[in-house]
Amino acid sequence: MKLRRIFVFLVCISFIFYVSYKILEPEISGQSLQDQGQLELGLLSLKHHLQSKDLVYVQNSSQRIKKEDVIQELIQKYRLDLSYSLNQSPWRIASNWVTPREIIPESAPELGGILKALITRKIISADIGHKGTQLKMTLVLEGGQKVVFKPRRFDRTHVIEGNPYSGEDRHNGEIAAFHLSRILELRRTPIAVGRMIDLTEEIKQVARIRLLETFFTRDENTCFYGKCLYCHGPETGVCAKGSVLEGTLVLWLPEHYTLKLHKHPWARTYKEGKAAKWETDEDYCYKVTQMDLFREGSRLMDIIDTAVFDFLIGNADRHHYETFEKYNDSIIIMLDNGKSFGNPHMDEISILAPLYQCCSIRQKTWLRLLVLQDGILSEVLEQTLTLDPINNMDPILTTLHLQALDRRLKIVLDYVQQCFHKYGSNKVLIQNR
Ligand SMILES: Nc1ncnc2c1ncn2[C@@H]1O[C@H](COP(=O)(O)OP(=O)(O)OP(=O)(O)O)[C@@H](O)[C@H]1O
Ligand SMILES: [Mn+2]
Repeated sequence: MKLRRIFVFLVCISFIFYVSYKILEPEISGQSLQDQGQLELGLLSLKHHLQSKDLVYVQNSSQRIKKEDVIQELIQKYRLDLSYSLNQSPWRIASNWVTPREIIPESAPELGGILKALITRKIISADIGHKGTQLKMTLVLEGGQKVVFKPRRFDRTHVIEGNPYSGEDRHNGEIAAFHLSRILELRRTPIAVGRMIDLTEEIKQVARIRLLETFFTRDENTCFYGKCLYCHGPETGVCAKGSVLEGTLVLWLPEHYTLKLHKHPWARTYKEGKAAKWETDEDYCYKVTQMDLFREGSRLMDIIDTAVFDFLIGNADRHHYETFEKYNDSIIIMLDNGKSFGNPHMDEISILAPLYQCCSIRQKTWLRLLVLQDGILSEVLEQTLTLDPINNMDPILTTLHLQALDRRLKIVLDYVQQCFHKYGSNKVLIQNR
């Protein structure tokens, strides 16, 4: 009888402790986040990640981690080995990599070999681009792999003025976006790499008539204007230097993964003077969360990840998004990043609306951003890009664009911090979606 009373007493005490902890938890965790210093927390989370099976981390968690070590560790992780030899078809490896939640796996040493194949394999057919407003070609490489070719339209230093979705595609942006998505550990962007193509030798020989018809010559340079919504003739065409044109190849996703198109809940109206609902409604995010697609599951968190990604690259043009049709838990495929890195002087804050209106972010994404702050992101991305074949002719991102990335990353973290102040970090950081 006495034992039973002690037992009941202990249960009551534990319950009281548990309830008080739950009530105080937002304050406790909010406090510690600020106190620890964000950079250190980020670096620690990286160390934790890198040594997740290693108890050393737990014992040494108070020791300072050097920024330079983190940079080196990350550069090592994302380095590409173009001479990596593959023991099966590069196209099969890449196709087998795709799952409903990622396009390439976390550890992908074969990526270098796949990029090498993209750069060197013979082009066996060339056609006008698939759908869309922008000039591009669809190519098939030896071994039957379909790829998109997005041509170079601007010098790297060209600044796109006007509204945040202006201008033709930036092919270099596709490459930078692909590697950024790796470094952010999102891996939702199709594989992309730069390639110099001789239009006369490699394209005209194998082009379908409807593409060939759009070729012309200007100042002794070979040019073409293709077919697309904004392709109107030679005035909208693109010219090679002589016959060699720089561009980006984007690997086509496996055909059995059919894509489904969705309207983006934070789409712009694209009409001067006409605001979208999300621009005027304070409760917009709440309304989105009441919709079946966003109430539970990964979709809303994927929208927020994508908003962070798009803000970093300066892409304000994600009016629609695509998912893998057969999978309810599909990622939002970060497809079509051509409208990026247009203006390094401008930070288009409205791209972050899903983040600051919902005041939520995946904890995993946030930890990753912490690791990359304080100049680490630009340094790791710059180093990773040096392995792309078109980088040595002209760096894929200018210093101004690299600086813009670090500046924007800080802005994202500031918004998250403001949300912590309002709601407490445990409400803002989402772990299981
Ligand atoms: N790598 C790929 N794998 C599979 N499908 C793709 C790939 N790239 C593009 N597509 C398909 O082709 C469509 C058009 O491509 P993309 O969006 O790059 O062209 P765009 O001219 O920039 O289009 P928009 O003008 O709508 O922005 C995409 O919506 C997608 O359905
Ligand atoms: Mn586009």
